[in-house]
Amino acid sequence: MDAGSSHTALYIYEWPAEKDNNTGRVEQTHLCKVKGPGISSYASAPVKAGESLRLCMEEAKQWVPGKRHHQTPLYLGATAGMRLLNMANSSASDKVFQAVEGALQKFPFSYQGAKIISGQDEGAFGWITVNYLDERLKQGLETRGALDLGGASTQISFVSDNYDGSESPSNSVTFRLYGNDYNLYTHSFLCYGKDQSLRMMQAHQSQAGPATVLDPCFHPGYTATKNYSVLYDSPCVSDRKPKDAPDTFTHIGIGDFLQCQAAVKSVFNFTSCKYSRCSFNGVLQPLLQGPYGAFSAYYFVMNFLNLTDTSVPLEDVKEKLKRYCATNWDQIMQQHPEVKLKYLAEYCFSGTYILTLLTEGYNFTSESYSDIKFIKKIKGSDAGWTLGYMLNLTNMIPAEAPDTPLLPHPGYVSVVSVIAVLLFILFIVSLRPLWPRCSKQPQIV
Ligand SMILES: O=c1[nH]cnc2c1ncn2[C@@H]1O[C@H](COP(=O)(O)OP(=O)(O)O)[C@@H](O)[C@H]1O
Ligand SMILES: [Ca+2]
Repeated sequence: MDAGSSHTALYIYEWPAEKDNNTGRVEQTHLCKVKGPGISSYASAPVKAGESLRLCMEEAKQWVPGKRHHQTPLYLGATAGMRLLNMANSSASDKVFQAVEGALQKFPFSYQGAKIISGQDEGAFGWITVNYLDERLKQGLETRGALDLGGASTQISFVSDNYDGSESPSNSVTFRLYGNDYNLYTHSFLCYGKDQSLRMMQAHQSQAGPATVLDPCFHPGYTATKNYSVLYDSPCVSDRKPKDAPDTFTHIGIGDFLQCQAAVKSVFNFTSCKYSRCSFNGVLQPLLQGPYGAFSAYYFVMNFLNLTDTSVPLEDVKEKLKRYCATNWDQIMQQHPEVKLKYLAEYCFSGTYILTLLTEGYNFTSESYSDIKFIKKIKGSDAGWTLGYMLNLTNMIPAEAPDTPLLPHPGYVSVVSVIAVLLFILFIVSLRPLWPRCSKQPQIV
């Protein structure tokens, strides 16, 4: 289970158990989205966090064959929402885990625990998932970098030649998989998921605590009354809370892409870098290299905006987004009556955030932008950290390359059968001296 900051999802994976680990491919057979918000939102009513998972767990009982329930390991990993709750209020986060644990243990699966996974693991396992599903690991091919955008944190992971990891060991993960060594660069930016970065931007815009906030990242005609205490209720912004602010402010959209870009840029710090090169906030980042897969909110947002085609020049992408942001809010709502208003109101911001993060933050250029592929699934399985996490915990990826059989399985069976038949014939022939002699001997006259 992926307990994200905005929601929890249960993934069911299946693989042929009888076959050797190395030949059976793992596939996602089912996804259940838990109703309601992420578990970190239940800090003041932890029992409800456990209850919220029940329906999906019942569904899992239907999907996994009854005789396999007890053998099926169940893991829950929580990401940045719980990292933030744990920072703000560790006893509340413990209570949420107790409730989740209590709920999950009531089911007949082999419960293996619920925990917060580190940002490094989140990045590294996302990278493993993408490259496992592409079959790049087994074949020792060039790997694909992984870009994951969540609500509360975002991850970048890739292999870069000339990167040895010694400059910043916390950004380095090494693996030996199928006989190949990988030295992976990975970083997770806490607070730089799209929901928390929106808060940081709005906190920046409203530092003096005004009664109205004019927001270039929201459509013209958009107005809403928002609460200062809700906006600042997160460790990502809590230290910036204005002292004499009123309780609420009126949030007014003006839909100006260029100003929005400038406002988004204000959440990144480019001033200092003690390494050979940095992305932002003084974090090491080696030279970008190879193709990338961008998933999770990268995909949701760019897919909604019809901007997943990265062969379109970056300047044209920005031009399209500029027009979208300038579109009146009424018109946007009319065009997309089926989309949740919260998502709909934020796509202009989210698209701008994604382009700014990729180009200003990670240093993708007009050329290297086309190395990015926005993806949701690979061969039927969702791109995300869960598959890699599960493969690791169940030791599904061997460190060494499997002994390659000289013949594929059917060929092997045929050869063994032919040899068996020949041996049998040889055996019969060897018994010939014992065969009964013919009674009628030719007469010698
Ligand atoms: O259909 C969608 N449209 C836009 N955004 C979406 C959609 N579905 C999920 N998201 C967003 O994707 C992000 C998923 O983040 P997640 O809950 O995994 O947080 P985390 O990885 O930071 O813990 C959230 O910002 C959520 O709002
Ligand atoms: Ca996530």
